[in-house]
Amino acid sequence: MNSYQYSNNVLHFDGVALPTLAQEYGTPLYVYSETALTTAFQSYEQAFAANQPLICYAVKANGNLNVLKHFAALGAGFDIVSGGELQRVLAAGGDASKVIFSGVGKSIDEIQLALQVGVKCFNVESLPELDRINAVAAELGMTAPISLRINPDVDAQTHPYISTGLKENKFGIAFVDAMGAYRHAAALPNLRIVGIDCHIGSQLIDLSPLAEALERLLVLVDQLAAEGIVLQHIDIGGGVGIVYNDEAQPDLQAYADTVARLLAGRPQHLVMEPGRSLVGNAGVLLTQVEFVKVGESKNFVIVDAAMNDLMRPALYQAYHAIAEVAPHADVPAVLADVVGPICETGDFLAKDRELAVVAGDLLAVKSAGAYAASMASNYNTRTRAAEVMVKAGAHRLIRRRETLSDLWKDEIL
Ligand SMILES: Cc1ncc(COP(=O)(O)O)c(C=O)c1O
Ligand SMILES: N[C@@H](CCCC[NH3+])C(=O)O
Repeated sequence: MNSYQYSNNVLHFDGVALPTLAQEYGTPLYVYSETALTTAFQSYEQAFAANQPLICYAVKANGNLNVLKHFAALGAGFDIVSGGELQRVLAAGGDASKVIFSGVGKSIDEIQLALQVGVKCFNVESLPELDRINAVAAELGMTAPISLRINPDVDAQTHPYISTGLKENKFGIAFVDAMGAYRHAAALPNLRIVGIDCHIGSQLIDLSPLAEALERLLVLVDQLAAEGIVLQHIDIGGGVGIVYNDEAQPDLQAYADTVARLLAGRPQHLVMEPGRSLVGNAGVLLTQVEFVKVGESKNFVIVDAAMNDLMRPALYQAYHAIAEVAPHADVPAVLADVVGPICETGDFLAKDRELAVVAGDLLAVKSAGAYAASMASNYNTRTRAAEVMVKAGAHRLIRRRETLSDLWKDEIL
């Protein structure tokens, strides 16, 4: 779905003129399209219709309560990685029984909370974690539903910082140790084995490593069945990559067909944990040009958004497309880096872009629905930007801009 449209030379997002939002709420500003959220969720439902999966939206991609509430209303479950994310899901009206709890370092408090509210399962990433969950469950007089996250040692061919399924990554239980770990779990009285899980990385464009990882999981599923451990679900991990620039659009239907073929005839229910592809291209970061600075060897478009609002370029050298909101016919284009006001050389949103802008112009940094607001910080004592939801020409504020007093209210003078 293309949510962008120029009308009267002004960029509209899901039918809303972006300058209207800048005027009403200020910049920087995250803007999300509810229509695009719905479309992305439904494209998973449609592609995987044969398997009727539980789609557990990965909260880390964008945890705004309104985004969570919207996905909950569409029938989503949630993939969480902290007690905080669990509380968010509950605050948004999400159903705990559709929550899976991932992450390598679950604390005792987090496990207690998850058990008390009745999550669907813990995706366990190590033997000591199995022991901890068993002990916490025993103390509460409960049985914890668990699934083991297997590290299949498959190269996801993505940025090394967002690859998770290689031997050298901290995630999951090594494939060779998996059967031993399941036997260990089966012997613990306060655990109930319900599933298997893997997640090999994020922003995958070539989907063949996902199929390879699933094939490896199925070997284990069969070995477990032979030992009398029959799993209820198979969790295939995160979603497909999105188009930021000139990547080929990953073929979701082809991936779904492969999954359906591999799972055919098996009794297990399909679970998945997509994040980025449900929200990434449903969001933009709207920012205003402060100055155009002509440097000795480089030009800089200095904007009011910075790496604290969108960390991906600084952290992964990630590319985000940038559009002029109201293009000028009479301003010459310059080749420039788009940078923020933060005191770091790494504070850039884009490198070497052709832009025809003057101070006061608005720019829309695209693909900012995922891992943007959720990774924001207060570095340089910058307040977190507001968030707005748009839908078919209407808009509503879903998070106020943080105030300075919010920033130091917990500091003790
Ligand atoms: C365990 C787990 N599940 C789900 C996701 C979401 O992945 P994506 O945003 O690529 O769909 C991640 C992030 O990589 C993850 O680590
Ligand atoms: N934050 C990353 C994705 C992290 C995936 C979590 N395991 C990004 O922006 O691409």
